[in-house]
Amino acid sequence: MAPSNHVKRAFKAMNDLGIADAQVKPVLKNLLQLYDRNWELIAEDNYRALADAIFDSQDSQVTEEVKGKEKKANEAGASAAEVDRGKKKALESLEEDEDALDELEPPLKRLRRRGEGASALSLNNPSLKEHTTHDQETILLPFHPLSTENTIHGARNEDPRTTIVRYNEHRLATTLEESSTLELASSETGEVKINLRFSPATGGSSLHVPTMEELRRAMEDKCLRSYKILDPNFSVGRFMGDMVTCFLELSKNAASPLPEKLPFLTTSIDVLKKSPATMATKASNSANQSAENGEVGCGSMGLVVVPECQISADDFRLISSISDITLGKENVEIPWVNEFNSKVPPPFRYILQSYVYLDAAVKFSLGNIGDDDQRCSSCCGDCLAPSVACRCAGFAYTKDGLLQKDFLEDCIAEARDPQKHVLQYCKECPLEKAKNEETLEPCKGHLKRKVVKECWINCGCINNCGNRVVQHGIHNKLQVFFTPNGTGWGLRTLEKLPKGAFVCEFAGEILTISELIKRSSEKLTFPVILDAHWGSEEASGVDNALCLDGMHYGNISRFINHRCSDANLIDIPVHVENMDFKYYHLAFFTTRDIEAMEELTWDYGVEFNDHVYPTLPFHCQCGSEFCRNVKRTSKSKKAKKRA
Ligand SMILES: C[S@@+](CC[C@H](N)C(=O)[O-])C[C@H]1O[C@@H](n2cnc3c(N)ncnc32)[C@H](O)[C@@H]1O
Repeated sequence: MAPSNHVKRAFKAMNDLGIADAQVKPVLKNLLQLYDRNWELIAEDNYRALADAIFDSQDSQVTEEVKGKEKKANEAGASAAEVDRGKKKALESLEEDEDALDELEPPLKRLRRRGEGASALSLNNPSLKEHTTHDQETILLPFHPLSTENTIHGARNEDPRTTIVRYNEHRLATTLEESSTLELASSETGEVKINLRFSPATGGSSLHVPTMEELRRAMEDKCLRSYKILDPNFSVGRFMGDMVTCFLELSKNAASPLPEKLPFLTTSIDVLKKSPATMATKASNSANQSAENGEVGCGSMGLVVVPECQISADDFRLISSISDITLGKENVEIPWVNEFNSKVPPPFRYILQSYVYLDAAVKFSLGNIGDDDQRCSSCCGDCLAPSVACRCAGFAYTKDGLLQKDFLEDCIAEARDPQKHVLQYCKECPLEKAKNEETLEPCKGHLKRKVVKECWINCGCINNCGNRVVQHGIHNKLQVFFTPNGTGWGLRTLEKLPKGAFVCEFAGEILTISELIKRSSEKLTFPVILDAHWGSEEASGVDNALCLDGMHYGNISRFINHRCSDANLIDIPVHVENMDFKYYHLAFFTTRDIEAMEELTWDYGVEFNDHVYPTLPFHCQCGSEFCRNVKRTSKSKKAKKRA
């Protein structure tokens, strides 16, 4: 029987790690039984379970051989000294075996498990010897199942001068008599370990012993720079060599926990925890909180202001180790899968609400949303109940939480048919200014859009009033997946969605278009414009267009790909206010019924033939019969022919 595609893919993934088919086959058989033929589980994280099982079986083979050799020595009635010699021989022979295995081994012997640190690596690394400052070598310890990385336990070897410590806190080893052995990595059950012996006095001064955490961070930063840690060809030998170098560097400088040479890549989870972005989540109920912390200010509109986000090694590590891309922040988990290659999603900071980038002059509102932020006197109970004539809930939703058909159709027609566009013009258009040309072109006009106005905190209705949809967040089963059509990551639904359903909103960083252009000078991008009513008097003085950028701070919408004209999602401005936030949200609703597993797409409104626009469009692969990029290509081909 020909192998199934599942089997082929599993073999291919292991081959990519340098594992031969013969090694894969028996382990895969067992795993299939163990996992009850659940391929989804087996394929998770690029077949991580399979890779681990293969490495485990290799480890246990080696251990069995050692045991066998020890047993033989005992059976021969050898004296205690002989047994010792036998043990030594067995160890030597184990080292030989492992050396031989090393040659066969894939570069990364054990892939990282979700959420585990370096101690989950199973290593035997000759290059470590080259980097140690003393004659100590990697030692094998008797079996001892270890608890967490943070536990400190006593001496286990026979050298009275040496203490084996799993470091959590700074520890100073100051005398020649007292050297320390730091456990760097261990197999899962602790029978094979790599320890780093550290004798500070040999270094000529009292060196500081870095903590495991410092070492891990320094290593991850180094790996991110040098090897791109997520690459399956990552070399463990070099990794351990660098680890030793990092250790020594850190030990020379007690004051500085991280090498100063890495200004952009040295943020860590700790920093992230303290970062304005994280604080901003907490600050959503108290707009001034982050200002009080002295790190960031808050916009006049209650939006949280953040500095530019620097993606760190921790962000890379985090994204590859999590299954829920929202980090538990949404009502529902949103997993990611890649059925085509070993890429993981790009790292970013997941946010629920848009943030404002530093001092982007946020001064916008929708022209056709009334400025009536006073209490809606007619709201009570459920505003969609026939007896309630709530003026907020005039037209938008049905009782099932879907957009009213007529309203949706109008929005779709408005977006797709230029004849239906209602435009407003401004005197000095910020979009034209952003082009930075010698002469300022007149405003091309801004679309006056239909909006939804949801009930808000000042309304007298109940929290689950039918006119509150977007503010309750995502509730459908969605998935981020690697697309087969060359558009990178995309978002799909795992369940059927009816026409008019709310999917998610576009959350990102609100920044000026000048800033966006500065950030994206080399990258293909497109601006999601927050079009205020620039034509009106209220907007005078607004000299920089605002856009939304989901690249660094963003939500699930950053994965929605573009489709020309007949996309199955449409973005509609939704006015959702509360005491802290007074701005409009761009919310995505379905334009038709959508089947489970269909990719969700949105027409970015990007003009592929707009060469004057300061950002670079991508080459569109949407496949739509209305694709504007295709038209341009065929047009230009025809034009070329004619020429
Ligand atoms: C908002 S992101 C969408 C997620 C993105 N695919 C990813 O992998 O992270 C927009 C980027 O996706 C790519 N993209 C989106 N739609 C596309 C399309 N129809 N054709 C080609 N590339 C597309 C472009 O690189 C674009 O700049």
